[in-house]
Amino acid sequence: MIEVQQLTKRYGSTLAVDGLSFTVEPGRVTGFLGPNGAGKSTTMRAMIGLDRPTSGRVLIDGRSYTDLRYPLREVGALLDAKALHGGRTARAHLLGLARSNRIPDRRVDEVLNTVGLTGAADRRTEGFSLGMAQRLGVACALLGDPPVLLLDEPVNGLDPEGILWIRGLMRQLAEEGRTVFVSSHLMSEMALTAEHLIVIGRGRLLADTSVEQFIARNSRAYILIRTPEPQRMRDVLTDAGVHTDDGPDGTLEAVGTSSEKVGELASRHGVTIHEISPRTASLEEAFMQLTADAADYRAESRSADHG
Ligand SMILES: Nc1ncnc2c1ncn2[C@@H]1O[C@H](COP(=O)(O)OP(=O)(O)OP(=O)(O)O)[C@@H](O)[C@H]1O
Repeated sequence: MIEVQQLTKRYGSTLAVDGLSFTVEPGRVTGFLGPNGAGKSTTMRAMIGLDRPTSGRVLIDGRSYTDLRYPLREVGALLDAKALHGGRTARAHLLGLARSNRIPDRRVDEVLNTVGLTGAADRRTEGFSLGMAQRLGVACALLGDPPVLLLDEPVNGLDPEGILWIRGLMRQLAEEGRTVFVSSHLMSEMALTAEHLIVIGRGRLLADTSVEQFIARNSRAYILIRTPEPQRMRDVLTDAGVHTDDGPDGTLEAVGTSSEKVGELASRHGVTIHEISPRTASLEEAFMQLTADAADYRAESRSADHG
């Protein structure tokens, strides 16, 4: 379990994280979402002692990271995949980490196999693609067989097969009872992987909810109607007890009905129709809506800083 308690981090005049509190439970994948600059990386760095909080704290299974004797055996983290020593081979890199954390050497081959890098184990990491570096980063995180995993944008740089692989791996790690905390700035990606969501904006908590609840609350289904007679169509629908909203470009959006019913009503009343199609507002749109204020504020304050 990870407990973030009133975490605040200030860099000079920038308040990167602002009194953030939430808990990440074991046994499920928790997605950590927020627009660029929301404070996700800062929060994750604070979790593993790379950033000292200005105030507040983070506990990993009840203890502060700096109190952990063999940290890699407690928390595995993939934060910046490109932060590798280029001169070393993948195997040497993992062996160094294993030995300093009293992890048996045989784990190195196990994790190389898990991430699909056995064939590249003796190559120097400076020649690694971003996708390979990402896989090596995951191998480092898994090395100590830790109960808690932190992954910052793990999908970055992976090809479609790699993306499917990492989604499956995260789910498997959660099923094994581990705490899996993964950041992304894409809601659509998290909807496919995570069970629970923590959403932040401007360093503050915006939502702490199950993915299911987020979808139920935010996915709006409606029938899009394009007609040269919108007012007549609206009256026909209203008389039939169907609620309509105005859509973009003079379209109508009928809620709580079906394409068939809209089509039949239009036909019965002789309304000309150019299009009737069922639509669902995307989760990405819902996420943008939720974080819009935070994103706007950043854009404004940045341009203000620059004069
Ligand atoms: N080392 C640093 N020094 C100064 N400011 C920093 C530093 N690290 C982060 N910041 C600032 O803190 C804020 C939060 O950044 P952070 O990288 O945590 O956000 P993020 O949600 O991870 O964003 P992204 O999705 O772009 O990675 C930003 O305004 C950023 O410019």
